[in-house]
Amino acid sequence: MIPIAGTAVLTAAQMRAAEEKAIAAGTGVDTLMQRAGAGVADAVRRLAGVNEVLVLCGPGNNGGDGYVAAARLHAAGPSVRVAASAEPRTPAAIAARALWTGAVEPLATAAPAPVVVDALFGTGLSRALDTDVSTALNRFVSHANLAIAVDLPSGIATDDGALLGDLPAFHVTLALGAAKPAHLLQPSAVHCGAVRLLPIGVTTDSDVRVLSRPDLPAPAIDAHKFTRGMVAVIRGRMAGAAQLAAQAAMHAGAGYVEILGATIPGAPHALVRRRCDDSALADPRIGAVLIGPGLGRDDAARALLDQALATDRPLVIDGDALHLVTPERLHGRPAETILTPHAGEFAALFAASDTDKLTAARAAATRANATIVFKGPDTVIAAADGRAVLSPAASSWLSTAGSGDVLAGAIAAMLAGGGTPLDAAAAGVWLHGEAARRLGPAFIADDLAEALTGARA
Ligand SMILES: NC(=O)C1=CN([C@@H]2O[C@H](COP(=O)(O)OP(=O)(O)OC[C@H]3O[C@@H](n4cnc5c(N)ncnc54)[C@H](OP(=O)(O)O)[C@@H]3O)[C@@H](O)[C@H]2O)[C@@H](O)CC1
Ligand SMILES: [K+]
Repeated sequence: MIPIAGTAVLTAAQMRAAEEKAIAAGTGVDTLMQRAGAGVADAVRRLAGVNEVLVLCGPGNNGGDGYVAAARLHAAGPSVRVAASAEPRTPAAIAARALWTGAVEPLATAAPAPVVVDALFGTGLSRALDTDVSTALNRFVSHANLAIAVDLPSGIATDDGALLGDLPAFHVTLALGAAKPAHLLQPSAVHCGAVRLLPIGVTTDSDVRVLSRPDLPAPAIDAHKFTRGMVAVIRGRMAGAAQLAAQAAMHAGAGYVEILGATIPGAPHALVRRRCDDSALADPRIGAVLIGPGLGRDDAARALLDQALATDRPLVIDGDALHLVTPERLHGRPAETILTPHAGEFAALFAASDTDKLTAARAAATRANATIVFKGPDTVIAAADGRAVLSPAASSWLSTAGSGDVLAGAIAAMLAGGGTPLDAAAAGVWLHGEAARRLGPAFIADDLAEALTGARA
């Protein structure tokens, strides 16, 4: 049972392909199911202690995992009961069912237990849950002190995170072999609770991974302020937003941060002020230009955006600027571009899409030839080459004014510090979430910017 941070994220089809590769290489599906069931039993035993466990088994291989786990739990000591929604249908699940020598109770009438293990449906869910199944599932979970889902909570669509039924929320989800998009995307992620990975010896390759703590070493012994990263923040109509982003860049570790345009009283002495003109933007020492926080959407804002797009420096585009730019204008840029839209800005920039957030972000990144940070409770970071990083939900207290400005500043600092735009964006998202976690409830964006220093520690 290991954390999912940094691990590969596989769709249902990719997981099946990985399983088939393992089978072709000589590891049978029964062996994989034994590994999965043993891992589940071990995790449940550790989490459940001496409490009675009720294992719910479905007709497919997810149910097969449940029977294996129940048999192993029984052998290890805890009191275990099994309830099933249907007879097992796959050969592996039928073989696993034979391992369980106790009674199999009907789902509708089984009594609840303090610990419930949901092995009804996993990656093979193909349609909405029947009402009697979802009613029973809700009844068991509401009576349990601990609800554990095997692979996925039953009723969740593996690839897009949609809810195919009225689902309860689980405390723990044990992802088998690899994390799936539904463990990270909303609305499903919130139903998974804490997600832990149970490796089952299947090789899992993917262009998509889970966000993890970035490697952010202290500056080299011979570092100076410009080698640590220089960030230029373009000030627009609302100076406070640009200043907040600039302060975030400083606290995230940039060595030199300048604001292009006037500062406002109270700006840190370390924040350098410069006129915003072409020569300032052509400074070869600049590692990242940031435009958007508090920019406005008037003609003056458009003129500033034109200047920013013309620079050959790496560029972060946030906030108002996302309403003024088009994906096509970014294509010919001579340097990297990172866009940081929330859902509204994403829709304005790329038009509404009915695909899931991961697919939409990847398509947008390719279309704009840029790295996209599609923000929200399930932030998706996508690069133009198809790679993507999924962020587990960060603090909901990040829903505060200026939070996005701080994130943009943190990402600009990471971009200026070197590394690929995907890694820089991921590092910024991680720092932002970690700063929020450290602050606890009801912080303001100014606190968040300062807390980036501690988050780096
Ligand atoms: N990948 C790996 O490496 C390994 C995977 N393993 C495990 O296998 C799981 C995937 O197994 P799986 O493919 O058998 O699918 P699963 O989720 O058990 O359900 C399919 C069954 O449910 C049925 N059904 C579907 N929706 C329904 C609904 N709404 N209401 C009612 N019925 C519904 C569906 O019927 P059908 O759609 O065919 O009519 C079919 O009979 C995976 O999550 C993991 O736990 C490990 O054992 C080993 C290694
Ligand atoms: K399940």
